[in-house]
Amino acid sequence: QYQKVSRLPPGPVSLPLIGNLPQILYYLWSTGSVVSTLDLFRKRYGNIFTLWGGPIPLVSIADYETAHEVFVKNANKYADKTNVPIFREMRNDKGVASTNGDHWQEMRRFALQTFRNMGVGKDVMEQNIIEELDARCADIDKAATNGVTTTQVSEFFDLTVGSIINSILVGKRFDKNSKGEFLKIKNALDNAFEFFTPMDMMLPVWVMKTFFKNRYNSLITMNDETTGFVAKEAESRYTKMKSGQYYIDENNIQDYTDAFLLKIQKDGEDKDFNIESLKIMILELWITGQETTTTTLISGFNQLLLHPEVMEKARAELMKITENGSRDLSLADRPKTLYLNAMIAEIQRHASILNVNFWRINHEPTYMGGHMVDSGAFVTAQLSALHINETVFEEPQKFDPERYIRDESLLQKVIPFGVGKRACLGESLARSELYLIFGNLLLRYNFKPYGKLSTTEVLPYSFAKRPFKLEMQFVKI
Ligand code: HEM
Repeated sequence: QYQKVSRLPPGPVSLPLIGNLPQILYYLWSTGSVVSTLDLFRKRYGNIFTLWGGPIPLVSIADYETAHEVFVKNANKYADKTNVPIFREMRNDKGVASTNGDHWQEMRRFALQTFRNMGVGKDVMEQNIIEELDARCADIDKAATNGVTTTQVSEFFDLTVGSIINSILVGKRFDKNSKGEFLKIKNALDNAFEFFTPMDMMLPVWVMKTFFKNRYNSLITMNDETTGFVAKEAESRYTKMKSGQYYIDENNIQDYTDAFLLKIQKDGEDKDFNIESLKIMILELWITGQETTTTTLISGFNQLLLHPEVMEKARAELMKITENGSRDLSLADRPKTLYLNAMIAEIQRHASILNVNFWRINHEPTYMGGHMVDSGAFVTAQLSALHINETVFEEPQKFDPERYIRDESLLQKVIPFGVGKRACLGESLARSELYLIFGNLLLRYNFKPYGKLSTTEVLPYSFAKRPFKLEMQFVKI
């Protein structure tokens, strides 16, 4: 054991059976958050360090070069995620986010291909995003008094992002008739996530069922209710298809559900393509696509309100490029908007949605950062710690988009979507949304704070950051 430990990247002394649990709990308590605990271990033991989660070594990587060496150069060895018992139970080993092997590969390939066919990252999707934004802005303008509307932005962005992903998945946006039900489900989801911690991801299901029954029940209820809501349309089309009332024309695929059902219509159901997989895929794409993007937008506007000079500078650039706002900002403008690109990178670096990234399991011994890590170790790039590594980002707590103008190479070291085979499946969609929403909102409105702004981390002990409440004034330009 001693030899095994001494070969691994350094870390605090671990105890038999419980590993580093006492130190982890102590530092969580004394530093006040998951991210500052990871940062403390990185400063003490280096950019790659080991913490023992009981008998399993957990290797965390907190710099871009090593993350690249491990997850891109050795990509095949790190394609598998470790088993998260509660996800496995809820998703019945289906879907893309927590599965491995053939099923994961089939689901991921199919989703990426369908997104590409639907024009994600291209003009078609750009038009959909702008149309959704137009509809939301019309609501804002309708509610304005003397050109000013005060609103809770979590609802504004939830509806914008929720409608975009829902249109892609089941061809429906949330209008005034359906928005009530959407916001209710969204609220339940927010509440369930709020108490979900990295610890819940490690506990065996029987332990949760026995000792944390309420937590377990809440998570299962949230999962079932959300699936029922988001997959309702898919289930109805499937039932009609089975009874011959619904036929999918392969030359007219409107959404992900039709693409999936077409595969079933042509080849029949198999272990990968069946109604259960479809429902779970819709749920997973809905949750992953909704929460992350909304949180980034809210966190971004919070930063812009704290730093109005950044907002002004970005707007000046956008006005110039769009001839004083006479047209919408388009994805084709990206190479020209150096400041906006830098602003979004800095927003994403600060937002760092996952406090703790998902663990991968290595099936073969690998050298990383000069250390030999045996097979069976859990390894991940801790994006939250990597983004505040002061050896890469000087004064990391500072919100400073100019850092990317001074040193362009820093842009590639901001990796909010992860790297390697399990990197974010929705990266292209999310990048388009962030660019078009930040850019076009800055062209249409000036923004002012209303009430308190957040300067500290929200939900510091959860595994991911969450959308938080932010009241803001939209002032028509
Ligand atoms: C700003 C928005 C987003 C951020 C910051 C983000 C970030 C991430 C991160 C960090 C991961 C894990 C990477 C890793 O394991 O190393 C991930 C995985 C994933 N994301 Fe995103 N994401 C965003 C938007 C989206 C969208 C819009 C979708 C889908 C429509 C999506 C779908 C997924 C899926 C399905 C996975 C799991 C992929 C797999 O395991 O193969 N994400 N995302």
